[in-house]
Amino acid sequence: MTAQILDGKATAAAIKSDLTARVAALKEKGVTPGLGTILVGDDPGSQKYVAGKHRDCAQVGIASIQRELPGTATQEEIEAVVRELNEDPACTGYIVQLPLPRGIDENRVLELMDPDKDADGLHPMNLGRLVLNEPAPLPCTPNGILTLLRRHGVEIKGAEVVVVGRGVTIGRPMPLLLTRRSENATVTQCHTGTRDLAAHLRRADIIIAAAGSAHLVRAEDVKPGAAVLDVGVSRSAEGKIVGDVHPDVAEVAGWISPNPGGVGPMTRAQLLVNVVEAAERSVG
Ligand SMILES: Nc1nc2c(c(=O)[nH]1)N[C@@H](CN(C=O)c1ccc(C(=O)N[C@@H](CCC(=O)O)C(=O)O)cc1)CN2
Repeated sequence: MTAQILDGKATAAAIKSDLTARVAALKEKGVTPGLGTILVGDDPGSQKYVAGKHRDCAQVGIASIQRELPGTATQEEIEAVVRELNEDPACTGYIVQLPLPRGIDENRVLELMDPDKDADGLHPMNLGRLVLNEPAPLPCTPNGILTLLRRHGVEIKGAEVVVVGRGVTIGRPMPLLLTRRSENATVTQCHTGTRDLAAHLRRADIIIAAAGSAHLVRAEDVKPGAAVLDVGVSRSAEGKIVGDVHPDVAEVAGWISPNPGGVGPMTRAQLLVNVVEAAERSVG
């Protein structure tokens, strides 16, 4: 069997096309959504992701506000920029690009953000709202994954889903989204402490691999017909992306997300959705 492609690039393009019209409607009402980004340090991956976010903004008509600090920036210097964007009326939503350099207290920075301007859904208040099933901006990668599955007609309701990884941007929030009544999936979360990962993977209808461990998911551990989402990013010696999913999995799976071209573009599209939805809420 050759798996069907969960095409993140095309799906993100369709979402952006819809957002372009919504941004134009907002501008007619006198509201210009503005996305701010705070990038600290010179990690080439983070620089690329942030540049992509601003390219997307330009495509749909969202204004861009970019703040960059050197890798030597102190906690206080980063927090000063957070306070500045909290106060800036042109910035209707913003993100702090993660990870922050070693030695910076990431949680303290996130907590300082105005939760109403949190475009990533990673402020503790918004994660709490998600736990309590209250309206909140949803974390971009998990929500992007759900949108990708839905738009390709993959059944989520009742599915056995295995999430591999427990990081703050994907692994932690992903089960919260999947177990809402609207999704009704059954979730197993695996991590470095999981004793027999293969045994869990073999039972899964949907695998979400977000461990950052190259080729962790192998063809022999995937149930025929399963949907497999590759979120992991490791780099080869030549700097090319190597995902968490071995290429042979495409021979067994029913659906597979390419990497690049799968979940990454959906993360960026979902960020724009959060910015536009917040601006729409502000005009009622
Ligand atoms: N504040 C946040 N930080 C981070 C998040 C996040 O959601 N919020 N997620 C990741 C990185 N990320 C978003 O910031 C991200 C990752 C990947 C892509 C993307 O478009 N990838 C392309 C490939 C790009 C390449 O060639 O390197 C793809 O998959 O096709 C966008 C955003 C960690 N930090």
